Amino acid sequence: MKLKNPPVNSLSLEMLTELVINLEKLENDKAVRGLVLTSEYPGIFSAGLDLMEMCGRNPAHYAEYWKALQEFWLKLYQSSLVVVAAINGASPAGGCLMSLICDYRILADNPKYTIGLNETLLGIVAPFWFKDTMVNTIGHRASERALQLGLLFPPAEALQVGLVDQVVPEDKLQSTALSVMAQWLAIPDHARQLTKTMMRKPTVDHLVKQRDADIQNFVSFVSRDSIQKSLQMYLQKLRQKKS
Ligand SMILES: CC/C=C\C/C=C\CCC/C=C/CC(=O)SCCNC(=O)CCNC(=O)[C@H](O)C(C)(C)COP(=O)(O)OP(=O)(O)OC[C@H]1O[C@@H](n2cnc3c(N)ncnc32)[C@H](O)[C@@H]1OP(=O)(O)O
Repeated sequence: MKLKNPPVNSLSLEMLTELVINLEKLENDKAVRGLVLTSEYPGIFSAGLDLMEMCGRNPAHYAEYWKALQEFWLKLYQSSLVVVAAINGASPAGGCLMSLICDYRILADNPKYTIGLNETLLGIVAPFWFKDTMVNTIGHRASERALQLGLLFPPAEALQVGLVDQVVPEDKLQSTALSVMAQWLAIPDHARQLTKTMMRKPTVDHLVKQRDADIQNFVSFVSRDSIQKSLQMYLQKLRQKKS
């Protein structure tokens, strides 16, 4: 599956909705057992949540957007398919989250392709289920440091901390993803799927129990004037980068 939402594959409401629909289609297709997730645009895997969905909108929109993000996370994190992320570009914040909920991560070796949950750099806080997903991958201490500092890891460091499973030359990314997929598909589906469910259930239950409260938290947090100002300033900085 190639992510295709120009210019930076931000996770807009529309993109999240389409991703969920496409995942459902693939899961319902008995001929499909695995999925390689990559970007149509080498250089950018995903810029994460769409900042335009979080700026200057009304509370009902924020709630709808957050619910769609939760839905996407729940769908992909619990997917019965083997999901391999072939990360062919920068992967900050929600882009990193999307990779973390796959089963295996391969990052192309390019110093510009950084990955991490950098929310604090924007003056915002990674929600508990982003944090849980990261802790499940790299452990508590490394997550605490990465989250507080909003670290974006270049490939060698991402590998060292365990944020990705493999770093390969850019021209070997797709072939490596396919051989990893073959290895995972050699395991009987039912045993692998039940194991995945068992490993991920506590984290899923944590969000499911708090879903409505989490939406309310997001809406009140993002509606604050101070947060709106931070986000606007961040967007402006991104735009000014060009000039
Ligand atoms: C108590 C707490 C309770 C609840 C918590 C509540 C709320 C917290 C929610 C927190 C969750 C946040 C997760 C996120 O994902 S936030 C988004 C974070 N993303 C980023 O920081 C990435 C920003 N982008 C970049 O760093 C670069 O764009 C990138 C490296 C991806 C690509 O660089 P490049 O130089 O190739 O492109 P740019 O010129 O920078 O960008 C091109 C245009 O795209 C626009 N852009 C970039 N990123 C985004 C985005 N995430 N959303 C929307 N638009 C984006 C950028 O502004 C440029 O636009 P134009 O200038 O062309 O108009």
